[in-house]
Amino acid sequence: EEWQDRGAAVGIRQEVDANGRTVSRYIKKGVRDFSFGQTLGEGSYSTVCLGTDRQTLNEYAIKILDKRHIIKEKKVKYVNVEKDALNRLTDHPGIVRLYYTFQDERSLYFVLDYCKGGELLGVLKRMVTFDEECTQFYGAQILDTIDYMHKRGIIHRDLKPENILLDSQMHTKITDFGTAKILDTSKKGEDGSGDIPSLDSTDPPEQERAGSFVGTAEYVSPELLTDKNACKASDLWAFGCIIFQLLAGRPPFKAANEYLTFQKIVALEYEFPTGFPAVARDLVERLLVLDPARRLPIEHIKNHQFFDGITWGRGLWKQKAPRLK
Ligand SMILES: Nc1ncnc2c1ncn2[C@@H]1O[C@H](COP(=O)(O)OP(=O)(O)OP(=O)(O)O)[C@@H](O)[C@H]1O
Ligand SMILES: O=C(O)[C@@H]1CCC(=O)N(CCc2ccc(Cl)cc2)[C@H]1c1ccccc1Cl
Repeated sequence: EEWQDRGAAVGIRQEVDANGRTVSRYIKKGVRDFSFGQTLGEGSYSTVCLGTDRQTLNEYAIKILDKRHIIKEKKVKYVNVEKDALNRLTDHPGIVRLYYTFQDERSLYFVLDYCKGGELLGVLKRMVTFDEECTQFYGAQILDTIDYMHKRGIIHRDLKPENILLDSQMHTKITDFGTAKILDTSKKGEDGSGDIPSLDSTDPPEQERAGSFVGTAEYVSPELLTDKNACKASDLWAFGCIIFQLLAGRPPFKAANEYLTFQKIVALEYEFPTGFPAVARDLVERLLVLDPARRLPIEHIKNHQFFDGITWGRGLWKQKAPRLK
């Protein structure tokens, strides 16, 4: 009864157990359990503040969404997708962890890992370009995380340096799952791939629009522009763009406006700067392939010469991040 006095909603932490069953951990957390600090940033529908748990003094990033604004902008579906996707991705160091959600009359709250290092984009802008060692390390962490996401039936659909945050150890944490596609793992594709996103009949009409969601122009895959469907390989196209951008200091497809950028993508019109390392070039050329079925699959990417020397798995996350130079 006491927690009702605090007006705190029950914070539900959902985890998917080994059998894929969602188990709910009821933890009574509410607004009053945190002291709110500086604003870390603003999104189109959200404000992210630093929050300190009053009991444990743990620091979190708390994403606050205004209900009226979400409803007005018809983004309720995205809020649920972000929560559901994060609740399925609770067991990997490369994903921003969702600890609690709660609400009050005006807002929804997502209590997330606080990523002190900010966005990978910010670090890249300050460095202009990454050297091969740093690109290999960050590329490996991002790929390891994409592998985990895909195995849990989640396609991110908007991977880009802004959505790759860095923690206090300068390790990556991927965020922004509101536009993700959650595959219905019960309806496996005939080859068991199960990577045909399903719009089940109960989806509200806006799901159609959400289904036709297009990511950020520079990283959008050609299949999303031509036949509107994203698949797991769409995230690997974006991964190819990110590897290119870390080494070149610019994304491969960038034009004066979105339409011209899309034209370059579907025409596969991009150039490597002089001096772009040959091994990295070979990897990028096997990822920036128009036909998603012909893009290098994750296991082959891991074995590519560019990642020679990388120890895949949990060891990758215990290593010290290379000094950025
Ligand atoms: N877990 C986090 N730790 C630290 N900073 C964060 C965290 N999550 C978000 N931020 C910062 O807060 C800002 C807003 O993030 P948020 O995810 O709410 O919106 P966005 O996705 O950046 O914007 P939009 O919704 O328009 O795409 C971003 O600039 C981001 O760098
Ligand atoms: O799914 C859940 O975890 C609960 C279930 C109970 C509940 O009322 N909500 C909020 C539903 C909701 C979503 C969007 C808006 Cl704009 C308003 C309410 C959900 C919720 C609570 C806090 C934070 C996010 C969400 Cl989706």
